[in-house]
Amino acid sequence: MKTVINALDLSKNYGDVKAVDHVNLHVDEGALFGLLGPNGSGKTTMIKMLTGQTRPTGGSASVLGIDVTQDPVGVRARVGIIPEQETPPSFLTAMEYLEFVAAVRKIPDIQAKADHWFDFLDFADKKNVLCKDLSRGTRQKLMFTQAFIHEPSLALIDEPLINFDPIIQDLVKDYLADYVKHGKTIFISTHILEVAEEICSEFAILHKGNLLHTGPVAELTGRGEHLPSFFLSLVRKDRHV
Ligand SMILES: Nc1ncnc2c1ncn2[C@@H]1O[C@H](COP(=O)(O)OP(=O)(O)OP(=O)(O)O)[C@@H](O)[C@H]1O
Repeated sequence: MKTVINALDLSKNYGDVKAVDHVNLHVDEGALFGLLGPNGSGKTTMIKMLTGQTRPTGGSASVLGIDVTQDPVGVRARVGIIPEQETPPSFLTAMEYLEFVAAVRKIPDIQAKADHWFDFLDFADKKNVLCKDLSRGTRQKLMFTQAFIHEPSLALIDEPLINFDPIIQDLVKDYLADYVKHGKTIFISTHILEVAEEICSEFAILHKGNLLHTGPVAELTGRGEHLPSFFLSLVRKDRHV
């Protein structure tokens, strides 16, 4: 099995804060990998390092075989990314933003592809509306679209379901689960443990920048445990160490 993400002793310090502390993490092709952890545990920092948005202060990581420190632009060109709390540019319409992304990523047939996504996520009536006038959920639909419209072999998403209504959440969950069946890989961070248990094949738990656990979800559920209770007991125990 091909490794698509390989982090070795990966670390990021912000001054005295060890946001990510010597993390070793491997993600195989075809995984739907969930990174879980309490607030401030380092999930967003991990995603930022893996997508070349912030430089590690120690260790190394390769994504799709590309070193994230040596070629961050190359990594970003190859993957789909939805950063945490990111919104599209206020001064472009939804369609203009997708045209902009298509120009940067050299995506052909953008009109037809965009129309497919406008229909799929049910926001065709908003395609000519300025992004500043879109609701938060619709902006997230647009961010989701820009990450997947070129069908990247790897997508990294910070909180994929945030701001979506229950109907779109359901649609997106199914989409993600289906996406990895075709040999592609998804790396998500989430606080919604029930969803992680439902759709992820593998998961890791970060706490205070340290990796407390990594392994297949099926290993846990196979012995009758559930991810939410496993997460809570592990993190609570670690808080008292
Ligand atoms: N740019 C920054 N400058 C200084 N400290 C930062 C910066 N970004 C993150 N941190 C710190 O690094 C630690 C990890 O933050 P990070 O955002 O990665 O956590 P997280 O797990 O994504 O949290 P949440 O679940 O709350 O979004 C926190 O202590 C945070 O305050």
